Amino acid sequence: MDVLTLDSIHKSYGPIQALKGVSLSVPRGTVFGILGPNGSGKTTLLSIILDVLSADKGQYTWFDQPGSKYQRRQIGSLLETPNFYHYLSAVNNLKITQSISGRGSLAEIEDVLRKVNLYERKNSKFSTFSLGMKQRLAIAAALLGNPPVLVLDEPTNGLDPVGIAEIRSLIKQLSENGTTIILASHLLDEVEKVCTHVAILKTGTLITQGTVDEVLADEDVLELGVEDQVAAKAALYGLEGIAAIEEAGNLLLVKGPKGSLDPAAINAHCHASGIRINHLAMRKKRLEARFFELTSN
Ligand SMILES: Nc1ncnc2c1ncn2[C@@H]1O[C@H](COP(=O)(O)OP(=O)(O)OP(=O)(O)O)[C@@H](O)[C@H]1O
Repeated sequence: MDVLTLDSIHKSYGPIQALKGVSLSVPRGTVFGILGPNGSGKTTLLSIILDVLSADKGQYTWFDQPGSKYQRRQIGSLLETPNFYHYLSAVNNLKITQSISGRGSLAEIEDVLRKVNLYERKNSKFSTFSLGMKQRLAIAAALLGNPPVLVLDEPTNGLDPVGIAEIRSLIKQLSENGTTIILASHLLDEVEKVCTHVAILKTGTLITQGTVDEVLADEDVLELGVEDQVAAKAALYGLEGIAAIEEAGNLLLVKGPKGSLDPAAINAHCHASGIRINHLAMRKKRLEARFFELTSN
């Protein structure tokens, strides 16, 4: 079941078309990354699904129901860091957030602090927190009311590697406990580590979506180390599934459409042709490389 579907969402700011008919669906239980260069429409998209902005055209549904205030209350969100009071403790800040938003209950505050691993510091002043802890407190605020879905815009913005790793493990932990997480991010490496699914936007248009593996793997690339590259190329050209063989230093990169290369068959073919192999590995394309391929002109 999908928790969110968008059907041809359009949004313009005067002459600027920020979203040009975006359709996508977010399956339940996924960590869904929305990627795109600056200005591609990520924040606009999140603002629309959170009912902060309205679309010019198109529809979206949460849990198969048209977006409404009731649906919206089931979504935890972090579009920008909330204004916490520096001189108040974590607990007292969340009490204020809870009373303003009406989400969740006072009794839940200790639970959400446990979820974000701030329980031990619940009575410390906000001003004593690291940036990573401040961001985790913001996520705790979004978790009030135990929402089944969490929407986060650039949750690791401005954090150092330790803070980024803290947010990464928190997202994984929330996901393991059943929360669907939708996040926009610039950090491709992070998205690759934490997301199960991605959608890539470019100037308001969705160019691809799917599981991280589907988006990454549009072709198979097999690294092959051999003593005699010329003989290996001659032996392998024409073998079923192989579209190209490129030299890359000591290695040959054997390429073919997704799912076409069988390392065991290539190994056996080389062996039968008297070619000695010293390295054989399927290469996984990095999300970053794929992203640049898809978003450059
Ligand atoms: N309030 C606004 N008024 C006019 N144009 C806007 C407004 N908000 C966004 N835009 C424009 O709409 C387009 C999409 O912006 P948006 O902020 O959604 O992209 P983004 O992918 O979130 O970018 P970034 O990664 O830089 O935050 C951009 O061209 C931006 O300049």
